[in-house]
Amino acid sequence: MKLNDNSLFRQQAYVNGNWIDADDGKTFEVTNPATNEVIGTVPDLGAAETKRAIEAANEAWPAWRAKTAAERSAILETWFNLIMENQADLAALMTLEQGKSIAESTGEVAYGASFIKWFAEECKRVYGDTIPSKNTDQRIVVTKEPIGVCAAITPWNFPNAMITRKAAPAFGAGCPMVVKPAEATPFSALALAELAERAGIPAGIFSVVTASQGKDVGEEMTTNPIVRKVTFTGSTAVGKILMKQCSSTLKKMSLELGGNAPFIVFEDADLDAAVEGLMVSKYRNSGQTCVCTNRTIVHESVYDEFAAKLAAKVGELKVGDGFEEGVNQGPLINMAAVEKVEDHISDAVEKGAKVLVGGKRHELGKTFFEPTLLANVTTDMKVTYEETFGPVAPLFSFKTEAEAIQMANDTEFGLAAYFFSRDIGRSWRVSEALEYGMVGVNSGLISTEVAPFGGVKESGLGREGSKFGLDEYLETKYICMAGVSS
Ligand SMILES: NC(=O)C1=CN([C@@H]2O[C@H](COP(=O)(O)OP(=O)(O)OC[C@H]3O[C@@H](n4cnc5c(N)ncnc54)[C@H](O)[C@@H]3O)[C@@H](O)[C@H]2O)C=CC1
Ligand SMILES: O=C(O)[C@H](O)CS(=O)(=O)O
Repeated sequence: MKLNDNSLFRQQAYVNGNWIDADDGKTFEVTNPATNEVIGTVPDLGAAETKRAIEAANEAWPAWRAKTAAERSAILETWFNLIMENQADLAALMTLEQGKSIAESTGEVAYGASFIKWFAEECKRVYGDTIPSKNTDQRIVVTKEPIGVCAAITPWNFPNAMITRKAAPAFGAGCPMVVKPAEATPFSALALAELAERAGIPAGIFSVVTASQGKDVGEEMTTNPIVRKVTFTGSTAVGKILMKQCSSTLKKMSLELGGNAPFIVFEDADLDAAVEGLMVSKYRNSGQTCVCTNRTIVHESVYDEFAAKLAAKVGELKVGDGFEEGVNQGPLINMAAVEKVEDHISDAVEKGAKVLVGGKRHELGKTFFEPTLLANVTTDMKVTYEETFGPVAPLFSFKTEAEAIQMANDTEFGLAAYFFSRDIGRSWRVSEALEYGMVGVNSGLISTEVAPFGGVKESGLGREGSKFGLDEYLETKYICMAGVSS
């Protein structure tokens, strides 16, 4: 491992301001998905260590919430500056452990930092209300207060931004947070902790508990009565487990879960723009994002032209080690991901789909996979209703606007949706008809810290980023002040 600052490569967990090993000394290996080489090891913590981290957070909370918003904001600004000063090292760690191209890793570090910058500003604008009382003897005031000790469980696909998107509003609101990163990508989280400590985030306010599986740590986080809020980004299946576990102490939750994004190309679309939009929406992070297009639905009159244009662009994608110049398609995170992609492709082909580009494991071996484009896809195929989470673009066709909307909404998910049209009336009609938390019109890349990110139906609860993201870490208090009359 060669970084500009090697102290950012941490192989211990970070609990209550201390770098620690597991109580039983156990560790687990973290490998580079591009080479299968072991990058390093981290401690395999369990419920006992997690309990201590939660208790330390509770001890540290009063002093942190007593700081003014301006004081917390200044510390977040320092954390932001340190992250950007160390962007190259943080990106290198991410490409090593997650596999995405160094360009995408560098972009994610900046994206993750943008949440810290955003909430450093937003946290100074936590306003309340005064409400005219019906009683002259009373005054009514509404205040917003930090919810308390928070716990976060995050995924491997955005190992930096999915932490800062939670920690920044929590810290800004005056809350501590204990984070369990994905077992595949702990080093990005530990580097964030190192820089948080340097920025002045006090011991106990930010802890990172590493574990080879989420169950034990998750059970402690979701059942410990000290924890007031659990925020999770990951699969819908795990989100449901956590929600059940949180019910015993009725914790507030944010859930950013799975998706099944439709991408509709209407007959009046700018086809070149639609191809560009699909390339970024589908193949970003080798198709491993929750907002990746999962189903491309093209009007029959432009289907062949769109498919030909898209096939040409998909064929230009370069697969390889994320550190290699020009590579924009890294490896998938593990063999299970490869097997799911293969299952979706074989199921579609068996049922009549045609492979226009790719379709099989890449000649580089390991978890590298050919960017794939499928035509003649029909709704009886798995790719219709399961999230592929890989570099496969299935093309469906439709005849009418109503049919396209029906196809797009025919899923239990509701995270992101996209469509391309140059008709203003259609743009409003379709935007309003789509049952999704986020809609991209003539754009395939809509994620930003300034807008509310989140889904409806089984894609989750709550919103992250934007002014709405702070509310997830605040409670509303109504104060009735009586005895005012002399
Ligand atoms: N809505 C969103 O913003 C995002 C959603 N996702 C979704 O996540 C999935 C892929 O990411 P994965 O990491 O494979 O998801 P995953 O749900 O398997 O794992 C996510 C995290 O949950 C932990 N975990 C797993 N089982 C657990 C349990 N029983 N108790 C506590 N923690 C547990 C894992 O260790 C990891 O840290 C896809 O479905 C994708 O759509 C991923 C990123 C963003
Ligand atoms: O993990 C994800 O899929 C991210 O939420 C997607 S994004 O915010 O980078 O678009």
